[in-house]
Amino acid sequence: MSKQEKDNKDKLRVYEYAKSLNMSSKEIITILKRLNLPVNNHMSVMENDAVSRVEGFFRDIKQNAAAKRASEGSKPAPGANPSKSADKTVASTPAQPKAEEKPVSTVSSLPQRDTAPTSISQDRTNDANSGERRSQPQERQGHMNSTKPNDRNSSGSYNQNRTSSTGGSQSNNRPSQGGAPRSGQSGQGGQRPYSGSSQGSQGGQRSNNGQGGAPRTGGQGGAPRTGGQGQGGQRTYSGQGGQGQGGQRTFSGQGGQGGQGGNRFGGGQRPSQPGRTADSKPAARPGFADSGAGAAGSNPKSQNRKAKPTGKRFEDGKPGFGGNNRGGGFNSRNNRGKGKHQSQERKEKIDNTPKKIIVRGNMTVGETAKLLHKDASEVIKKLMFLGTMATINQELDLDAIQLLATEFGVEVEVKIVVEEDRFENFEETDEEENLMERPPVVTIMGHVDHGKTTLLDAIRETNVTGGEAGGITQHIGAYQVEAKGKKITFLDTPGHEAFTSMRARGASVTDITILVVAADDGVMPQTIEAINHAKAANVPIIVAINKMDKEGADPDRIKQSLTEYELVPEEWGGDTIFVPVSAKQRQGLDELLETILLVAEVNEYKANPNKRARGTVVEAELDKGRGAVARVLIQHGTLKVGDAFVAGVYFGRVRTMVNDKGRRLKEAGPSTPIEITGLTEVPLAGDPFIVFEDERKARDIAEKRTVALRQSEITANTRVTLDDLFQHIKDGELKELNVIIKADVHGSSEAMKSSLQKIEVEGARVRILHSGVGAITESDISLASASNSIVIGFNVRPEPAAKATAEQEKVDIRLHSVIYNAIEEIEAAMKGLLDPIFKENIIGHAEVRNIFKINKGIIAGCMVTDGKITRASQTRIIRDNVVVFTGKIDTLKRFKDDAKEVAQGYECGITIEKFTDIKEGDIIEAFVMETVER
Ligand SMILES: Nc1nc2c(ncn2[C@@H]2O[C@H](COP(=O)(O)OP(=O)(O)OP(=O)(O)O)[C@@H](O)[C@H]2O)c(=O)[nH]1
Repeated sequence: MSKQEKDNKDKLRVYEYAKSLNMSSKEIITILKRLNLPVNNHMSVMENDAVSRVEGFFRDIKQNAAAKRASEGSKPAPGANPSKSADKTVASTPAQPKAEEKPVSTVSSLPQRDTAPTSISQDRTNDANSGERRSQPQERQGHMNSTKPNDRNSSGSYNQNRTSSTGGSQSNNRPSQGGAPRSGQSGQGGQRPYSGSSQGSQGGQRSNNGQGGAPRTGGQGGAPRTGGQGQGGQRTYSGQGGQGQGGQRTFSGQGGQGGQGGNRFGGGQRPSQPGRTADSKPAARPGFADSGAGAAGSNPKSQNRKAKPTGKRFEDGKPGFGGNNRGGGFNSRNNRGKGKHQSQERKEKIDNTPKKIIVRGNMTVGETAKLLHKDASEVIKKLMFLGTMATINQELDLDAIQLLATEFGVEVEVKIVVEEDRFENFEETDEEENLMERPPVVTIMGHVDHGKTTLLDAIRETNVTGGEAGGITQHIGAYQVEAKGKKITFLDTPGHEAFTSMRARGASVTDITILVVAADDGVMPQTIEAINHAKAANVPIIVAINKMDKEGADPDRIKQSLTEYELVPEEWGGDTIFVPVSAKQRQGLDELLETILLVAEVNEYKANPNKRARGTVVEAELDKGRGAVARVLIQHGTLKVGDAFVAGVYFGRVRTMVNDKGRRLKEAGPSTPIEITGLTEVPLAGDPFIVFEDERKARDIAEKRTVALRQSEITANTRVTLDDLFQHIKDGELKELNVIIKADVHGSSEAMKSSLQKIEVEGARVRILHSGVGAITESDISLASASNSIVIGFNVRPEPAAKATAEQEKVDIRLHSVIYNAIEEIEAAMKGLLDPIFKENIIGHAEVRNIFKINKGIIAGCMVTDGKITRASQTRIIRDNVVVFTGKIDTLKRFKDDAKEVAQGYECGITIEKFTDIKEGDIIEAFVMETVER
């Protein structure tokens, strides 16, 4: 190699320098020219002076930008208060949290984010960046939009892009970027992904573009939507991944321009450049400012335009090189086809996309396009990218409309008349004269094994409704009996868990509680729980002292103990009725029923039977032959065959209706338990039930309820306030026991679920991954296997195939028929989950009396003064009451022999591992660490 060649090799060329900064040679050349430094082309040599001047140039720009920001920082953005508008958007746009959190139906292939800690950090960032901070990026962007390269070279823009590319975590990695812009950015991305407003869309836009901080990305977490650059996981159905757009939701088609900056500087992609600070790099990218950040600005017009998910916004005001493909970064450079695309877009000068649209329900593609001021073809194309092939007349649901609008950068306000679809929230008042007496609804509660089921069965079998004897008893979640010519309805799922989980779902169906207490056992923990639950629901309690036939039955003892819980017998001056019964021997049942009627009479349970039916789903299941079946307790009005109804979030038309005796009914009045078919899907126990005038209306309401439910779930899951932030952080460290529950009926699975969720073991919790009705299936097992869950079967068994798979996959299936036992077992398992608590136990002391130096170190000749010293114990060397060393015993000898332990009063020789500074008079303290059971 000649000297010249060698020299050449050692020289830094423009293209190398540019590459080291992840910039294009053209950019560096432009900067060099601006600095009046001689440069010809990308092969030109960059002298040290040139390098330092370029870096100085970057620095200046950054400082200017910072100074400008500082001076503008306190001012609100011209035109509007961005923070305010952002807040408003959040508040007024139901679409937003949804978009952040969940895929909508049209893109059901999208995975759902479920990384709670990520959401916390995002939300936290959002919180932190709310208000003033949010405005910062915009202000910066305002001058970034300037055509002056200097202005465009705002470091703010760089920070934004970078930050957005990797989310909050990058902030930490790259402190040189400066906290404010970054956090501003992540706030932007995170906060307003789908808000659809011009600014919001920007955030959303960018976040879509794979810039990890955005909510859709789900943070850095594991969800495929996530992943900083998100090359792979993103919604690559767009097919644009191939263009190197990286994380974009490239179905938008704009990926090439929109925010690829994120990619370019995406976390970790760029090797760190010693001596070339991160600060300098961004500034060196004039066009970059135009890319991601340029979208906002304070000019509402430009905002609007830029809010569009097309790339054209990035061309606004872009001169020269800066303008053409900055956003694309490397990717866009690779993506040569873009020029054409951009030039087409450049032609589209007028953009009358509305900022916001109001949606009142489902719309066709054509209607939606009109509302969005778009061609239907454009909308269809967009839908295609979203994974939905649609025609102009196809109806879009609210989710789809919202997603679509977001894609166009349009905010959506959903206006639905809520009164009707929240029917459980409004009480229908009836004129007194329309009210008629109705049977009381009774729930039986009590401690395990006190005889609840036996009592329910005994009452059912001995008191059949007049005229219905001979019918086949059906298990429909509740049944009716007749006493003294009056009906009483009993709910079939005993226990306060079911009672309370129904209540938790807003259903209060019980009028009277029977508290069963075994005369031979007395008041037990669940007796007390049941009392509390009934009291909390303000439901009168009748005490049935059961097992009176048993020897040792002591009703007075029970009465006595219940006084502690304010259940004082009438004969003792209280107002609680105690009825001694024997469920097994069917004694005292009539008295019990009479008492129920008495309490019912006092409380005057009434309803208007002459109106549309309302009630509560007590149980529901999917029947192989009959489809979805719901057991409903009618509480108001009368249900007739053929009635259209909504149950929970589903609708239907009553096809068949049977009562608890298996008799077909044409209509059912208040307090009647019935089983109906004709539902579209299986509702949940506790779901409200109401009749509507026709099926169309019922469907409409059901759909609205689905939307509302989803939104409320999302809100409940994602809203993080400062108050609960700590809790969330703690949750992130929780150890979880994943559980899948399968039960015979909804009531049981709900009861099991709520009981399990109540288990309190410090530092751990139960996470119910799935609960359902029916046999344990293979899919349950595969879910369990994938999520490392245990499966609890309550009164159900695994299907043969499931059993085999479980054995193969080593999935733990626990079968139970007593809820209490299941809970106890889980609780124990959870305790085992926790890290053991260690406690130090000092086992003895030895005093060092002599020191013997040997080749290997020092032997301490000791006398064990108390306890013992064991070979396995750990030690502390204590000198003048100060611990000078903590370590392990290396050797322990009695005379010349190794000893396992040496007891008090004996001499021994001890060497300590890695410690030779032992001295006469030192005390060797021996201790062991023991695990403590929780
Ligand atoms: N001697 C006697 N035994 C009874 C009586 N009532 C119930 N038993 C027995 O008590 C046991 C438990 O009865 P269950 O009806 O299953 O009790 P439970 O409260 O429903 O129990 P869980 O469903 O486990 O909560 C059974 O063996 C019954 O036969 C009674 O009046 N007298």
